[in-house]
Amino acid sequence: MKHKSEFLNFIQERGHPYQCTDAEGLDRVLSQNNHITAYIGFDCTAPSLNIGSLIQIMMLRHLQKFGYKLIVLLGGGTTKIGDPSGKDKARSVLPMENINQNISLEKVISFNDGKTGAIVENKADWLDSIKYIDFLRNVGVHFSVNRMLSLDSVKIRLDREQNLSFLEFNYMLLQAYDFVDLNKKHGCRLQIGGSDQWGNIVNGIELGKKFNLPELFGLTTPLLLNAKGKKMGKTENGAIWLDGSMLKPLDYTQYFRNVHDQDVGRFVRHLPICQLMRLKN
Ligand SMILES: N[C@@H](Cc1ccc(O)cc1)C(=O)O
Repeated sequence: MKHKSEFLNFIQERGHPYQCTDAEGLDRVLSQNNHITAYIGFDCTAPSLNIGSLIQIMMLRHLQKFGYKLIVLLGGGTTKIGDPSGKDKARSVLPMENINQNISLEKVISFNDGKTGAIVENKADWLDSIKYIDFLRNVGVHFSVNRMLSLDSVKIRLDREQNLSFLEFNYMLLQAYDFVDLNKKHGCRLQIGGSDQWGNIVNGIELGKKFNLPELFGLTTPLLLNAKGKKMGKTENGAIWLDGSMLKPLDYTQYFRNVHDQDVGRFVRHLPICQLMRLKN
């Protein structure tokens, strides 16, 4: 389908979009309104992002090149909870010292080209000062546990009879509230994320409706799997980090040189060669 918005046509040619909450509506907004602000959130679970986040980062970069505004949210608060999405087993709670160190993640995603700098938000502040009862009354009241139980992030654990702590169960409310908050503060209308973020993003959009915000949109990118169906970026030697101090540049390029022939076409389409270079190094 040909869109009115050049941005959507551009990312579609590269096969970037996986799901969109309302493609027609987003097309309309993007083609009419050049000031749309989009955001992507990263949890600070490690000192660097890995190539699993590369398509989303590239989407942001494309948005920026098309003149839209970006917010990169470092989920200082959400990291303290831990996103169960796509995780089939409970993870241990990350110590605060690690989270604080990881927040310097900023160094990996610097989009400042002097003209359209991204806003980098660290949301630890609002989540830290949140009052439990107020939050339950204002936000929790809009969430149906029945529906929450049907979402993939929860179902995957229940189906496998794996523990899902009440801490993790709350995660989706916090990410949903982030979207609402970013709309109120910065007029943000679009959230981008990996395909495993669909439930969290849709929750934010639904919450926006309860707060009578203008329509919010979500756009997810596909998870890059190799021909064997394994997640890209996981090797026997560990993750493929984007930060050059965590993985030598040579090892990074070798990883791409060594991908299986069957994967090359898809990877080149998703990750044009010039983009394979690290964003900042
Ligand atoms: N849940 C996202 C990170 C995120 C955090 C806060 C947000 O508001 C949005 C996204 C992830 O794990 O990838």
